[in-house]
Amino acid sequence: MAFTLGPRALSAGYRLAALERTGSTNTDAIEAARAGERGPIWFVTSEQTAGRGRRQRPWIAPRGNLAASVLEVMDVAPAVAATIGFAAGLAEEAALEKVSLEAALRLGPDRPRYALKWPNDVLAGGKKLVGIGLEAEAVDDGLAVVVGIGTNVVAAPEGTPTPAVSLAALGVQISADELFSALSDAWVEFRGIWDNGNGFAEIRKLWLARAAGLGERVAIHTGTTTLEGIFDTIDDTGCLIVRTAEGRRVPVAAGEVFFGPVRSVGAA
Ligand SMILES: O=C(O)CCCC[C@@H]1SC[C@@H]2NC(=O)N[C@@H]21
Repeated sequence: MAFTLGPRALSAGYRLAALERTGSTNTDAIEAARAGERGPIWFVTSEQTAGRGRRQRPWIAPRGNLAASVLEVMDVAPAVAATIGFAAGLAEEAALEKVSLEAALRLGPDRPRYALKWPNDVLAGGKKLVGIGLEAEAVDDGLAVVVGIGTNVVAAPEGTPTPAVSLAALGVQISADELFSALSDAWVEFRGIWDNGNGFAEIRKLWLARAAGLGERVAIHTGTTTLEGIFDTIDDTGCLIVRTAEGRRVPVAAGEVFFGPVRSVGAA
């Protein structure tokens, strides 16, 4: 894969490991951390053969899609590290807006519109365009945090719980390389605002302004139960707050969100 960016093209001391093909960039990043790598460093490929999604699902990404994982060893608690995913969603959305400018002018009212779905997806027209998977592991001198971002650049998988879409299908004809260039710049900005969790209040505000389904009906499948209600907000730890029919405000730390009419748990 021709990732043309060299280390000098990345901002703020970030390095780049550009891989022709790999199993999982998240695995590459975690293994590097175990071997002493401290980051910040990107592991990037446009052909990932054993990608890992959330909830033990595979992440299917044919050649041409972007798989990018950024590793950094930090001095933060795991619960704080978990909120970095919101900064990642914002960075990806900003990168998508940048690379979609030409298509937006060409397509006018039919241009792609992006939104952030709790906890870490980016949607286009209600369909999943980007998945973000966080991993963390304690190392000698801190917590190795890996933010893995998968974008459907040329193709989207079929038969997923949330229907998926690709940039190509939306009329945005760009390469994984071009998207990574925009993403790595935007990451520096939003990672900076997040500031090891100190800036999560600002990230939360920015995220809520772009959130899909805010104030609307949601069903959240947690694996064993389904919680229904109105998507009220996210709290200062990143939990989704659901307002139930009885007026309770229930914080949800993990689960899969479905908008609109309730679906059966089996369909998740
Ligand atoms: O929505 C999800 O389930 C999260 C998907 C995360 C996929 C990305 S692609 C880059 C990185 N490498 C992986 O193996 N997973 C993440």
